[in-house]
Amino acid sequence: MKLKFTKMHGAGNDFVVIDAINQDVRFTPEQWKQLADRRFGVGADQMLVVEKPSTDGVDFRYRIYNADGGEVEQCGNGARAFVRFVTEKGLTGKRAIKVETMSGIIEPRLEADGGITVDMGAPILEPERVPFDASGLQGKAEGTDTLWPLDVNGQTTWISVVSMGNPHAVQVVPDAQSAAVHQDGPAIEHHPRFPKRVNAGFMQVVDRHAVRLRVFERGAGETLACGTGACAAVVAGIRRGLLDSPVRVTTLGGELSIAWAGPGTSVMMTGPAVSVFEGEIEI
Ligand SMILES: N[C@H](CCC[C@H](N)C(=O)O)C(=O)O
Repeated sequence: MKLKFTKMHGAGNDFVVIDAINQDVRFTPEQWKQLADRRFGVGADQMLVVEKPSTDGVDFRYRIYNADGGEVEQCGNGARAFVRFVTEKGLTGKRAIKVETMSGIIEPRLEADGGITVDMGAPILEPERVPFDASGLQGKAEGTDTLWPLDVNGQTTWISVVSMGNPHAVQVVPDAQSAAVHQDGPAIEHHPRFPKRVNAGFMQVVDRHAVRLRVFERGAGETLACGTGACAAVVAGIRRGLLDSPVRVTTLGGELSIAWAGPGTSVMMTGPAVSVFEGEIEI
């Protein structure tokens, strides 16, 4: 089929965005992987697929596929690109949009100044729901968080575990730029204590309201930014007593602003979303 798409990014985390309301989109994991391929396809970290909702009172459903072809629960930068897409395409006249994802309903909002804020819902903090297998491990309390000792390439790495609908393992590093993202990221992503694999965050605390963050993403490798990763890192930093809301998150691809008022409340994320080009591809 000839597939129409829009290439977009949120702070450098790049996407192929597809209107599946006006196109019949049913691809295999291999086809999603081909679309994401930066040589044989369009190239992207994730594919975002906009559909009619299956729930009353919701405006859209949107599905997320990683570059490895697997469908996943949530994408923070993708939620902002989704809002930019549906408003630019005239698929809605609303500025506050309720969208259904595999992990629940989120509420992105197009601000008057063109920025986009997303209510990402409340973080999931129980290890078994991340999911993370903590059996046999002796965690250590820091603030209201529990750090877990993970054996990563023969070294013990102390991590926080948080779910934003998708799983995150966050560690604090002295310097994000020199962090062992490419050596340790894959070992953490595929660690057996994460039955659904995991996104691995490397956070440098700059001050109580600013961090630098790199993320080795599940199913995509290191991306220039990870929205849910920024949310998870800020939640972990606040719980560890290292950060105060709001927090400016500087990523390789741009800045995100994350606010969180504590357990049971939503994480609010604000950041950019840019359309780069329109295209068609035979797939
Ligand atoms: N790699 C993630 C999905 C994309 C998340 C990221 N691009 C974001 O902006 O949140 C996962 O497998 O859970």
